[in-house]
Amino acid sequence: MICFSTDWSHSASRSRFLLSANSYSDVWRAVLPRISDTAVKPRIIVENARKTFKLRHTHSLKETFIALIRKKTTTSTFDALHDVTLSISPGESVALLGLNGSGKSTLLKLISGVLQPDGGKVLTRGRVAGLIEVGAGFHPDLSGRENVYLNAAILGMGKDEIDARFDDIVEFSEISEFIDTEVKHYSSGMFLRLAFSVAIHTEVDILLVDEVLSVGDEPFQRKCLARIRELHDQGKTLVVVSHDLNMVSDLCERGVLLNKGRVVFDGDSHSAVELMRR
Ligand SMILES: Nc1ncnc2c1ncn2[C@@H]1O[C@H](COP(=O)(O)OP(=O)(O)OP(=O)(O)O)[C@@H](O)[C@H]1O
Repeated sequence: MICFSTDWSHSASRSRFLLSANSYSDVWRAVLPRISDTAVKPRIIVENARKTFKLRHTHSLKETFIALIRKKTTTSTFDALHDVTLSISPGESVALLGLNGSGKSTLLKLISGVLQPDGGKVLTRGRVAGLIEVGAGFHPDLSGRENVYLNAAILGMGKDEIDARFDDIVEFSEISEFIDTEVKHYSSGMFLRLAFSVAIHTEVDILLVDEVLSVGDEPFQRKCLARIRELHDQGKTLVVVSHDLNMVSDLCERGVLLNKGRVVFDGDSHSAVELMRR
């Protein structure tokens, strides 16, 4: 999934940015919550964020009907994130760590604007590109070429800019042979290659990366990591979710450890990884 936002944007409003470009940011500046211009401005603010999912306990209309007649509950709620608060400054690289189901991807989706919080707030400042779900954001019936234009436009690039960078995008992805094939025939690794390549050829301020890199083969993963490091050296803000603890403690300076939807540690990544391994 690739997503995009400009200036301070509220998670609740950000989905509208998916199809908006820079020109709208002045309008939004007037209506979105802002931090004082004189303060050091974080790139990401998560304040008491809560995410609740509804769990269904029936599989069909018939089962739901029977459960209702028997006065049994058909749904329950589950808090995937409770009261999560953190602030990420420009240029920081942060690993979100935790066991399966601890809420890492949910938090990343709140930051990207794919999900909205049910309580608290999530704010981001600058352009956000998220590599969150392999293949999401791609239209299956369009070719790789058409999807490059579609995704790059969503990320805020104009046609001339995409034209100028198209060859570099395709070259980095190493799938030039298949660029005119409909992406429904792509493997997950091919999706990753194209999505990653588009994201890193766009001017972004915040890069969000979920486990997606793991579907790439090893040489491509190495190439992606080298590029992510370069982006970090250029001052971009990174938030990475991965179970590869050696990789994240090497790539990220800060580690945020989640346990059952709560932040239980926020500090240097090596200490976070040590705690994780205990
Ligand atoms: N759309 C959804 N509907 C219901 N429950 C969900 C939904 N998305 C996530 N959850 C639940 O929220 C919890 C946190 O999920 P999340 O994917 O954020 O965990 P994670 O830390 O990224 O896990 P993993 O390491 O396994 O990828 C899990 O229990 C998951 O089942």
